[in-house]
Amino acid sequence: MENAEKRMKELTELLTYHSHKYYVEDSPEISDYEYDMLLRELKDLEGKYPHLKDPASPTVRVIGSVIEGFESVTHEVPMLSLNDAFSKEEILEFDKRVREAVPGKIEYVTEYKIDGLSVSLEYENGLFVRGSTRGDGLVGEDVTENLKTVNSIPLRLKEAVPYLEVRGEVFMPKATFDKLNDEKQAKGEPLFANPRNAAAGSLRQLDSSIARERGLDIFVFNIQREEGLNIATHHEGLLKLKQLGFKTVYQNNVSNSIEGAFAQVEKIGALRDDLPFEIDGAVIKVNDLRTRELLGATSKCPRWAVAFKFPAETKKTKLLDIVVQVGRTGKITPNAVLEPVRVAGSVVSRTTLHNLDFIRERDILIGDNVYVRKAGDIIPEIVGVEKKDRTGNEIPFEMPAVCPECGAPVVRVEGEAAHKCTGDSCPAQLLRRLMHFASRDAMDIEGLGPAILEKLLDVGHIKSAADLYELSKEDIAALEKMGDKSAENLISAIEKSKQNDLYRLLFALGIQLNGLKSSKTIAAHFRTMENIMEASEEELTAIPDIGEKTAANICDFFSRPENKELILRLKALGVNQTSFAPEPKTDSACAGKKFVITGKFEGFSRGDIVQIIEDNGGTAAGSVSKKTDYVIAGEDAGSKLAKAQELNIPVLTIEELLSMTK
Ligand SMILES: NC(=O)c1ccc[n+]([C@@H]2O[C@H](COP(=O)([O-])OP(=O)(O)OC[C@H]3O[C@@H](n4cnc5c(N)ncnc54)[C@H](O)[C@@H]3O)[C@@H](O)[C@H]2O)c1
Ligand SMILES: [Zn+2]
Repeated sequence: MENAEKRMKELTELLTYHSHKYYVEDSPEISDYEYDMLLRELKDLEGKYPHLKDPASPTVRVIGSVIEGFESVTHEVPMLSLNDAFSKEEILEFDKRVREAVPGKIEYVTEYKIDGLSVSLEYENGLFVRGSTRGDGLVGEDVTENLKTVNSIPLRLKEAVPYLEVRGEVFMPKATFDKLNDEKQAKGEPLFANPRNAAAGSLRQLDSSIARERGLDIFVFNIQREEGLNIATHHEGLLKLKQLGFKTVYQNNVSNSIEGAFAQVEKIGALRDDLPFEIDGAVIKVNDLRTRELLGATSKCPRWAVAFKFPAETKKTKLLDIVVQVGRTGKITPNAVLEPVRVAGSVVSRTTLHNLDFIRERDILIGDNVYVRKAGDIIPEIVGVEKKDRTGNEIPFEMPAVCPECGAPVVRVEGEAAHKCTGDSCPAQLLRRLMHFASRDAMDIEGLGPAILEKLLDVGHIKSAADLYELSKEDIAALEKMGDKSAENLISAIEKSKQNDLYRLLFALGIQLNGLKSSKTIAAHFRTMENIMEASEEELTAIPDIGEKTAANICDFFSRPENKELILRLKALGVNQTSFAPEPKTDSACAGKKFVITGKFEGFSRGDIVQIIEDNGGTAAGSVSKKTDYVIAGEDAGSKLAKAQELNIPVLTIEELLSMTK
């Protein structure tokens, strides 16, 4: 039970985190299926331990949010979510619940469950007056202006109905989505995970001209409130909406039994791939509106509808070829060229195969039929081979003996799975090195994406990172598709990067194993590039968290004349080579000492104490060893304290630590 409580807390936290990613940032990290399974687990636990249920649990509340910048709209009729089902049994249970509550004849309507985002549209005397997002179901965002850019939303109805509020799903058609992501890719911008996120991201733009460009569409699926229509069934309502000028989710089916409704669900499932828009399931709804009223709703979902959700997709396709790509550090990565196939929202035609071992272990041959899935709905991967389909014409992949880009020999790095190009001036390596150099965590040169770098390399303007700082506005403006304004912006972004902290430059050099974190630590410690270049392996490994391999790579990098020259040129061109991090104090009694923290401290978090130690030139480690100089012990100190006593290491209180810093 203690475990159940812990797991419930954990699930609530996880669900809250992923909801934020999904609804607020429009960039999910896990698949919807995975999300639904977590929610399901929480629901089950709440069923078993009702007294542990949080009144604001994600299972009872429609989750969503309102972002700043839009007016909020209170929904007179709450915009609820739907109960979901993942099997036929669950659909039958839904039917049983309905029949128990309302005896007599029940009719069902089955519809596509459009994978977009829910909006409400309000009309007064036939005129579109307001449109809003669902938000948390009770309060949403006023996105009227953006909705006006959706061509299939009528601004004036065919009849001047006194009052009408309808609900629909705004979505981005598959083809529009593919085009948008292609454009984003060409510009080197991050891609949308799927059409739903693209639609949500587009509709929630404060600048409605962006929404206009995005080619959004809508299916209307419900009448929320009306005056003057006099409608008895859902089916009738959809027909009326169609007459009034709406694009509806109407599929012209009414079933007398749940079996009939489920047959429609299966029909929709079979159509799924061929539809020009994404659906994530099918919705079964009670047709009669009076019956709906009798059934009512929970705080989260109506009792008169259920959504059958389709499982995460795995698709079979043909592996046409395996081609290799040369990375920034010369690493040669085999990539699968696939017969294009649509998986979980986007067309996949390439996936990485990582290295030769990966291919051999899975026994993947060129010409095989393979199964493709998207990890977390985002990154495509090959999950298996259909060996039954083999014809005998499949061929094994071999690593090329020489680099396809520069012709230098390819070698397998000892002790690693990777193959590498040995050519120092390999153009493929150069492009990727420069992409890394300009990237956000490195020199952060906005606008210097792969497309422009490639052009600059093509015309021979740049051969190294230093050349970037000698480009003129004219050089850039002369490139194909570059205007004066963008050239100017790029030049000022390059200029701005000269003022970066030293750690960015160190990271931008792309020394293997030297990540962002170690770059920060090394830069803060050595203060100038000159010092780093002169540092020995011993001096580098003496810094906490810098491993031997990283240190060796750094020394090796700076021992090469071409790299020394690059640094000197960058310096001459005005690129900053000093650290802006606060200087560690060396006159404090903490300087150079190793500390271990254990227990709880009133008024100080662990992070606070680490900061105090580091600001005073000491370091904090996780476990007690002979090398530890002091252990700082608070309340409830455990095994670390015992270990310190065993090793005769001085134990300090927080007050004693503070007095050492004076
Ligand atoms: N991947 C993640 O990290 C993550 C995080 C949070 C939520 N999610 C996903 O979001 C969804 C939960 O959101 P939800 O509460 O909106 O539930 P839902 O998407 O499962 O179902 C309700 C929605 O379906 C829509 N819908 C589409 N066609 C419809 C039709 N014909 N009739 C009625 N409604 C129709 C409505 O807009 C309604 O809001 C789940 O699919 C979940 O997996 C994913
Ligand atoms: Zn090469």
